[in-house]
Amino acid sequence: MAISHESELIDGLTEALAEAKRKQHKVLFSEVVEVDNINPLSFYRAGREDYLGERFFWQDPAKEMIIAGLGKAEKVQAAAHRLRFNDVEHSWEALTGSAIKTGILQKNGTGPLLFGGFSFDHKKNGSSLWDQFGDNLFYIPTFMLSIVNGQGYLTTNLICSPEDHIQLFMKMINERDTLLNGAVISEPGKREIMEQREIAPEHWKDTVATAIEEIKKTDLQKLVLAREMRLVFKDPVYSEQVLENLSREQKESFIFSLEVGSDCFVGASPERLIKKTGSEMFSTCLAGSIARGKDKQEDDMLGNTLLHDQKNLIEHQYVVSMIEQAIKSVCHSVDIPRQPMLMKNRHIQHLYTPVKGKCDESVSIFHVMEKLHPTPALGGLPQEKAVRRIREMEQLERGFYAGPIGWADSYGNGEFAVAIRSALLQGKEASLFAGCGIVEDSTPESEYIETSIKFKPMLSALGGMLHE
Ligand SMILES: C=C(O[C@@H]1C=C(C(=O)O)C=C[C@H]1O)C(=O)O
Ligand SMILES: [Mg+2]
Repeated sequence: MAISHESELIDGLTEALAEAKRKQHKVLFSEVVEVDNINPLSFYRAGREDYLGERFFWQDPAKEMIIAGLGKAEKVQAAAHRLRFNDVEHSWEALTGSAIKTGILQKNGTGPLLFGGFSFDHKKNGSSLWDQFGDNLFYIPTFMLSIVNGQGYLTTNLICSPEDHIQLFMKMINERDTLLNGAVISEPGKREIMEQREIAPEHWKDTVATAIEEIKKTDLQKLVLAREMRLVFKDPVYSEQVLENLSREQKESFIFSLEVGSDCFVGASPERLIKKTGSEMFSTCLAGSIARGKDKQEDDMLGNTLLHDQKNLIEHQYVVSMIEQAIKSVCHSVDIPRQPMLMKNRHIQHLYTPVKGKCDESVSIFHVMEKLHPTPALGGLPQEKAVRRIREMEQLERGFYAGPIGWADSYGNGEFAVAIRSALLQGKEASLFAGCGIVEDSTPESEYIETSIKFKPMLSALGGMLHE
């Protein structure tokens, strides 16, 4: 299946090459065509042989946007400092400002697109677990399949340098056709777990007790503390298999993966940080948790308990106040319900307040992210103090866990989730992360149980043991 309109493609590429030569600078070329009947996970899987270590996947809960990216036309990475959101945005603007685009234009989530994430804390250093990721990392994929409200689009992105020649790119276009014609990829065998281990649970409970004392005695109001679980498998884990399981089991969540070399960060987060479509903006306040019931009656009872539980309502309200303030500072109108509702996921239920706003189209999603991250759902309150105390007290290396992960297109649209319910896959090993909001009325034991529930989505997708 040769899908490209050859002449349009060649014209566009020729223009991009000429522009690169004229400017003596690289120029991004991007072509978008409509495609039908390509399953995004099959596309992702088909890229295993040739693009392993440079793939990503994204799916929102409503499946309005599913994106699978293969290969790396370009990488964007900012230095680890306070201005990292701004720096990524500027690199992105420099690339898209001079980009040459052909085919279908102006379609949300197609054409030049940046996918990646930011670590939780740019000041935390010395992380060996996450060294392949750095502080932040974004790809502009070479080949990308976007399913936008059910319609498929294939984007091809290429960076043209002044010294490049058109032949170089025609070879890649042939590779794309091979990929679309269905590279045959072997199915991985059944996963066997050799070891499942919680990291220092007793020490973590002691840290929670210390945090509770500090909250009682100082101006610290909320602190989110996370812990880690490690799995060891008989054979290396394939991210496509994990994505398939997550996609089947966590229908209410954002499913994502980001491969970097031999590592892959993967997860199913129920929490949107920010979505921007034109002048519409959306965010989510999610904090306060309880288990699902065995049957409808118990489930309703637990949900009702959560809706009226003072400890959880306070934990939630901190998040609402902060997000409301941040969104109001960039929007001219904001809509936030006064009472939280329930969000029910397969293994857990949460207090949930959706946030909607209207903003100028020109508002940058990176700017809003900088205002929001980290919300008190993942950091605490007051924000700066909480992040510092997490840096000092937590044993694990959060890396990209609890940071923003998602995409931004060249038209100013994008969506980022908070990368929770996630795991870092490293060959035959996986590190899982789960945290919870500590407030004055927390107890170490109940927070321990809450984090145990939060491991379940990833444990289930990885074939681990779900302790009841
Ligand atoms: C920190 C996590 O989840 C966050 C903490 C919650 C809580 O403490 O109630 C609920 C949702 C998330 O905002 C996690 O899943 O790791
Ligand atoms: Mg909680």
